[in-house]
Amino acid sequence: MLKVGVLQMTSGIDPAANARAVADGIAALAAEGAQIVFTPEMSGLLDRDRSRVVANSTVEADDPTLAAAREAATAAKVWVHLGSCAIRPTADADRLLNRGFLIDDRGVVRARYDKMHLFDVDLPTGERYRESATYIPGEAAVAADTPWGRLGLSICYDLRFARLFEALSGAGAAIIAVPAAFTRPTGEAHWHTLLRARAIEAGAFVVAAAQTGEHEDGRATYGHSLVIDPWGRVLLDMGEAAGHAICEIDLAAVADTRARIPTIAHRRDVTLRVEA
Ligand SMILES: O=C(O)CNC(=O)[C@H](CS)NC(=O)CCC(=O)C(=O)O
Repeated sequence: MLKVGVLQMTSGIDPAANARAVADGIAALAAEGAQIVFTPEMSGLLDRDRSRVVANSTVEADDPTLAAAREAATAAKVWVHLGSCAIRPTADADRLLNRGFLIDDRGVVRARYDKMHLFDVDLPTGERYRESATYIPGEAAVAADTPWGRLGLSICYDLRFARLFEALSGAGAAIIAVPAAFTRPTGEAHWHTLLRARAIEAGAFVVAAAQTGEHEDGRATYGHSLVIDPWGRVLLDMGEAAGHAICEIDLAAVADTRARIPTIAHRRDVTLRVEA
């Protein structure tokens, strides 16, 4: 059994305030028995103002939220998946990386993942996003080992790309993290369905820590941080309020589900013939 802690945040435009919220959330969850804590996409800085987000971002070594998360992990002896932060690849870079971090209970960064699929979309509501104007996409999927099993990493809009999740489950990921800042309209339409499908297809637990509510930058996000088991059951749904919650998961369900319905072993390479 593993006690998973989930932090649901309403991150704002002030990096120092977000770093404090991350540290406080990790400490609170660890005090309640969490062994690993998951935080949302853009825990450290949620800001639609492109020049301000670039100005307020630093290289990894100077990022205040990463530093706060590493300190809190060390103090509370808990692992942390910091969903993502805006990171400058170099000091003078003008485009950023949307980067997530796996931190161990001694504060060491064990893995980093740069979001591969960037959110360049026009929603029916008129909302328009051009993430690639500010961010450089990552080039590779990442899975990393924890004391409880292999963890697959993804970020938000990646959720829509099943091939990334096939790569993670093919690599043996028992838990897949989907930190997010989903929009309200797409969250209402797609969030639960896509996350449950990914858990079922992967035969893995999915832990999706989400941004929620009305943010300082004027944006609204969907919330509903979820923990889903390999059978597709929703074990935790945090609704709309910011806060933290613990969910106990039994990792034996991964091997059990994969033995009963061995879709990963049954995978075939698909070649396509179009017949006219
Ligand atoms: O830019 C930031 O500050 C933080 N990043 C985000 O909010 C990102 C890119 S704009 N959001 C998503 O990927 C939402 C995806 C989504 O909602 C969907 O796939 O439907």
